[in-house]
Amino acid sequence: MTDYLTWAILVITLLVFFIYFLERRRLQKLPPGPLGLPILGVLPRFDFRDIETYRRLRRQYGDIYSLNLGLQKVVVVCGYEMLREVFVVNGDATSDRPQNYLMKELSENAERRRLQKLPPGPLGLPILGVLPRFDFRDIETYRRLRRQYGDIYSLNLGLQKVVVVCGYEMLREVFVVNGDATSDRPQNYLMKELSENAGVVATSGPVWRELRNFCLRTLRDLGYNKRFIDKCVQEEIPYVFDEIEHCIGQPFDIKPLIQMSISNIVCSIVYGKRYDYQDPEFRKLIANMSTVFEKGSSTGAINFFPFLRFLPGDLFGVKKLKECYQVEVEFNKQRIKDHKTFFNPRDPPRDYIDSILFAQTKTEILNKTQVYHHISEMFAAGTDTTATALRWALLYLIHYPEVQDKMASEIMQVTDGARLPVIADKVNMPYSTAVVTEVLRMGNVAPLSLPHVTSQDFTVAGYLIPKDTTLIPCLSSFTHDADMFPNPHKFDPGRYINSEGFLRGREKVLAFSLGKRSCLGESLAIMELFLFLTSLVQRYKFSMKDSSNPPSLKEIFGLTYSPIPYQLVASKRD
Ligand code: HEM
Repeated sequence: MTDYLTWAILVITLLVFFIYFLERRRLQKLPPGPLGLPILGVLPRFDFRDIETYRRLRRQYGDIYSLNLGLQKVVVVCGYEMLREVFVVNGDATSDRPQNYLMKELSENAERRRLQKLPPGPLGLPILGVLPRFDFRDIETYRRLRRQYGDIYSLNLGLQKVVVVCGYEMLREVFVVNGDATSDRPQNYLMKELSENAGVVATSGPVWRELRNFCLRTLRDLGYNKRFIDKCVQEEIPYVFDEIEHCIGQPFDIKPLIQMSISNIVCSIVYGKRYDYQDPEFRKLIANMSTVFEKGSSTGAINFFPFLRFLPGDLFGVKKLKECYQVEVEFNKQRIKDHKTFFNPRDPPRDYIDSILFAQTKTEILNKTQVYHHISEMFAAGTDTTATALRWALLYLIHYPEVQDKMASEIMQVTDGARLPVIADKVNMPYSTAVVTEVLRMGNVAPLSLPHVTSQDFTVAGYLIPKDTTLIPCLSSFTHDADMFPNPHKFDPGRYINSEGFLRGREKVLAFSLGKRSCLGESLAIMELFLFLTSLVQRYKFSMKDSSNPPSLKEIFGLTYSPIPYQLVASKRD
């Protein structure tokens, strides 16, 4: 209880400072206006029901002036020219109606009635909500709350309404059936700080739709299909073998090698080239990106209480994350500059950046900020997620050597050991395909996907979920659902294989989320995982450094769910 009290006092103090700072900043940039008291503003100074007040203030401050009224920004616009400038010329930005209290109370969607209809959930403290009660970086918390409150439950986190969605049926109902209302992205603090709310991941509405369509269309038009990925991986894998050859028989951490080799596939697509594993700039880039994924969090306290950033030091690691992400953005700025030197719009695009440069001549959406962040997100999302899944794969394979042996014999049977596997082999390698699926299920790289936000009210299971509610798709509730996957904590690729040795056709594990916002790199990631894993297992047998002290299967839960660094031993297959 004392803990809660200390927290509450701390937060209230910070809140007051926060409001004060906000107030100062806002007054510096807004049109001039009369000064007011903290919180109450100018309300006690003037009679705002007398029109003469507005005339007097206009005479004093001009055609546009600010009023500090409570916690709201209010700007009064007077005179024909200024009214026209604000409401006609800038009509796109100025035509929304504020949700003021009286309007809200009178409307059918009164907040009180809404809240009565939200899904159930645990009780929390004022302001802090349930944050001090649970560890939201532990996936078990979400599972426990699901057992207690069902497939859809509310969390009161700071001043935000948050609803967690679990189980296949409910996930489908919310994100597919009601996809029109549930496909926006919340403007959470961390995302804003890192990506300035630009790029496919962070945007919503028409900008997001256009960016996402551009991305999908461009990947298709550039021909990034099965044959391209086969070729790319076949070119990359000899470099990976070279590195492993130096470590045969000795324990080593394969993480950097996996990250760089997977990254090179994205680099070939985006920059039109691969990077040398010894390239210091490339190594720095990968290391910084890895920090962002391990230390970042979409459900961390800083997202719900952004004013905590005013605490001294870097308690929530935001400065560090920004520094790391900035390394990536700067790298991409340079790549775009390099491309511009040789870009010729009459030539066919050499890679993704060329396609962007070409598209920039046709659409305003691809402005500088969007482009830097979009390229950066493609690089990051396309590298870290897939590399993390591959690290889980090798970790499970050294824990389950019988699975590895079965996979190896299937690969030998199909390729004769004479050539590297290709995507077309998938149909003849049901067991290896099942291993990839089981890795995606057990590794569960994005157990809470990314948060969504409702763009309008909608009803589900008898609850009314209001506009601006943050939604957390709890994918792990499906990947570890005992009804769907008996003995869900066991790594068992055999669960997808029928008695004739074929895939059952029920291999969807929702690792890439679902609905309009689902991962746009899904098929690329699955192809990469299949090719890298089968090529590695074809050539090497992987084992533990010390079987009496096996590496942990526990995770680091940041932006992704990744294995704790481990060492393995590679030996050549005969
Ligand atoms: C094993 C690998 C991967 C996993 C598990 C994964 C998972 C996910 C998940 C769960 C989301 C969030 C979907 C949602 O908002 O509900 C997502 C979004 C996204 N992913 Fe992936 N991903 C992987 C690989 C990739 C690759 C290779 C790329 C790029 C080439 C990529 C690009 C993206 C992008 C751009 C989004 C944002 C989509 C949007 O907001 O519309 N991902 N991914």
